[in-house]
Amino acid sequence: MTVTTPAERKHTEVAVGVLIRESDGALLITSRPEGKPRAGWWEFPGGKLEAGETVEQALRRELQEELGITITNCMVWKVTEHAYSHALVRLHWCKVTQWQGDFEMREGQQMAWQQLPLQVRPVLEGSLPVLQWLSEERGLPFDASVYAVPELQK
Ligand SMILES: Nc1nc2c([nH]c(=O)n2[C@H]2C[C@H](O)[C@@H](COP(=O)(O)OP(=O)(O)OP(=O)(O)O)O2)c(=O)[nH]1
Repeated sequence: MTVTTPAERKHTEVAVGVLIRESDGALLITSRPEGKPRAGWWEFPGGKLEAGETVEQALRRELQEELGITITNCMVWKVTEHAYSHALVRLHWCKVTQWQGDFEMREGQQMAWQQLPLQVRPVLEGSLPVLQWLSEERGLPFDASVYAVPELQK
């Protein structure tokens, strides 16, 4: 029998976009479409890297596929990891301040421009460190407990 320890699980590389609206600094948050793990939960838009793609290329493709926009400015910002029961993910966070096109929710998801702390719930646990950094950058307090998820929803 082969036993796989957590250290041996392969990471899934994910490119994630923190879209920041110029006029008021609001953040774009989207809900996860039906059919994905944690459908209906809120996240920053993005998705998995395909073979041979850079983070920027993957994010550009994902945001075109999911939201119908073309990003024109993207800065790789932080890298985090999170272990879910369905996957061990490595999240490559990019700040995006410029894009072209109108938003179209092409996967039936919802979108919301939000200030911190976010008002939408539940939020993916893997995104909480980024909410903390964004809060710190803005001189706002961060309280992870406001995002705590009831046991039934995990
Ligand atoms: N997009 C996104 N993914 C996140 C965030 N936080 C977080 O932990 N994740 C995790 C959840 C998933 O395990 C993984 C993203 O995978 P996904 O299934 O959404 O990617 P995808 O759109 O390429 O999906 P698919 O090809 O399998 O349909 O990253 C976040 O803020 N945004």
